[in-house]
Amino acid sequence: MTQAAPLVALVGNPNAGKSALFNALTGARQKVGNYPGVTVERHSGRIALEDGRPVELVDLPGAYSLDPSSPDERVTRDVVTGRSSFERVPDAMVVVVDAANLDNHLRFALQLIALGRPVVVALNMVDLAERDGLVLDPAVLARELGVPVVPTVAVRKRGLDDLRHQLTAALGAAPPPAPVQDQPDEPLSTLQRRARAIAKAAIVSETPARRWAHWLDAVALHPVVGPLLLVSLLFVMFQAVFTWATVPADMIDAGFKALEGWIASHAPDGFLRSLVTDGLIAGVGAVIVFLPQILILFLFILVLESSGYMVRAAFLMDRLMATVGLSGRAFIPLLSSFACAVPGIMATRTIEDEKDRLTTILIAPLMTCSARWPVYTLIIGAMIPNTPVLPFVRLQGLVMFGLLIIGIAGAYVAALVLRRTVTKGASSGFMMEMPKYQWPRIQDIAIGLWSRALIFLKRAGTIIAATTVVLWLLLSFPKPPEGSGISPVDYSIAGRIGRGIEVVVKPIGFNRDIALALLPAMAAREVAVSAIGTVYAIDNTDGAAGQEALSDRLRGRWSLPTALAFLMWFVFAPQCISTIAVTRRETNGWKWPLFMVGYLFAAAYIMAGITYWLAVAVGL
Ligand SMILES: Nc1nc2c(ncn2[C@@H]2O[C@H](COP(=O)(O)OP(=O)(O)OP(=O)(O)O)[C@@H](O)[C@H]2O)c(=O)[nH]1
Ligand SMILES: [Mg+2]
Repeated sequence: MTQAAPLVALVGNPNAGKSALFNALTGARQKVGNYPGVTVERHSGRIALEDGRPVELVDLPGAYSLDPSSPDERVTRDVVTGRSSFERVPDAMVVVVDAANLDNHLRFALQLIALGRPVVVALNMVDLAERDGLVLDPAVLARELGVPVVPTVAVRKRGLDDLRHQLTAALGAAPPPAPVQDQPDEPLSTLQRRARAIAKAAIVSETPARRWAHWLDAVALHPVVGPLLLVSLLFVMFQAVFTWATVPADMIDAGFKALEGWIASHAPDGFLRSLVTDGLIAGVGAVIVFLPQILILFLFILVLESSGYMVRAAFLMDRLMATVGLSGRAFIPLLSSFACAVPGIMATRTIEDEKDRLTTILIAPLMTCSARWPVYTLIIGAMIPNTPVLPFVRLQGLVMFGLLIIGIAGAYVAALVLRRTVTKGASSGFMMEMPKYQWPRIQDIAIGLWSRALIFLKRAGTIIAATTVVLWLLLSFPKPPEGSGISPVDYSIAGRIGRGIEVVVKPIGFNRDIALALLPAMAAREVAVSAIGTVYAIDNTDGAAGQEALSDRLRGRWSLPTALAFLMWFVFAPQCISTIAVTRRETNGWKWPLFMVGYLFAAAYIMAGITYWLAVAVGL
């Protein structure tokens, strides 16, 4: 019987550098196959030990632990625990860890060492660790782990001879391969604690910057402090949006008023003047006033993103998302949906599991996108008094924050229900690598803000301007007969359509103005604001009120329960043609976009109704 060459497996977390090490060791002598039954590639190759003996090296898929959450991880688990019917039990393992990310990678390494097979640890990427200001002592690591540790730089082929030397020694002492016993499971938290302690003990020197990063992570990722910090950051963001934006917003508003006044005094009264002042300027102006607020919102998002905090926030949310059967991968698309659901839905392509992905797409419109801001701000600014509630906390900001939370809670409930019904399936876990903390670069932030401003202004200049003009036409014609005393809006085509819609939305407390605004708002949510602006500009029968701000007119006409119901409607209603279109494209058909529109409208109707009746009942 010919003795087969010993089998050595390269194991470790994803991105530890296993494949780089495999390539460095085997060169061109590799074979690529497939593990049977799964689409996981099997890379193997021959290498020679120090004494010339050949061994077969196999590059296993990266895994985070011995609890598999994907077919890749299952292959790795089965091979190293001797459960694979296809692969022999490895005679030895080279456990590859990333030196710059040691505490995370040691967790899996500890599990692998506990299996009791001969192990050599490749402390890889020491070049990157040193660049980051971290020097580790391999000897201390070896003592703590109880196995040889070899520093390597796979991409520069450094440490390979040493690795071969240790492997030869490990294989020489190897007992004959035996099926590996299942270990009593050590809880993840204990493993994590041990990994962290060992990683800490191995540090020779660390720059203050790295120590800072570690300290920051200890706070930002703390199970109690972390979520509190996240909520506080979001809260400050909302308060800032309200307080900082008032001055520039007032200036923009004054600019449009001046323009309107100038046209009114220079152009002859008539069709064209009304189109420009009541239609275009009233409508588009009502939306552009929100540019400062949207830019402040994006300023916060960009800073949090480029500082490296966002992925930490995603990590915190991961646990929460797992409770509704979503993977942590869903967090980034959902987070982008706070700016706009369209890029958010496109970003779901990184989610491999189809059911996970579909659920994420279906709940993405519930994240408070920037198009809702003008609507929220207008209604809140007009109807909610800005009384201080706590030091630094005012009622308006609090209500805004509440709406955002309701959207998230709605998405949470929706995901919970969807995952148990239409998108039923097993959920897959996910872990993320933390990027470095860094100071955001001013240029990057400036460019980011500039491009958002352009997108917003372009929307205002195209979709919003067009729907506003169409609405103006529908609102202006036909004209009521002279001296009939009928309001021109009621007499117009739009007024008649509005009455039809009003029948449907009256039970949830909506008035005629809202009914009129809902139809054009299907194109884009913020059109609701310009639509209301246009309605009031045309309906302005007593000329004296012409210069009155939109918010003052709202205060006169809307009851508080109606305003609250309207806000609630906007949390849920799927009023955005672009989102529906991108959902159709990403799900290859009309089934899911129609489902999404249906369930969101139903939710909007029910939630707005409940809000209205509750508000009336408590006497608001
Ligand atoms: N600077 C540096 N880069 C490295 C080193 N080792 C690997 N890399 C790089 O790190 C990245 C990930 O390496 P891979 O070899 O693909 O990692 P892997 O462990 O095979 O990852 P999975 O197959 O996803 O589990 C690649 O871009 C490598 O070029 C190293 O020692 N130093
Ligand atoms: Mg690889």
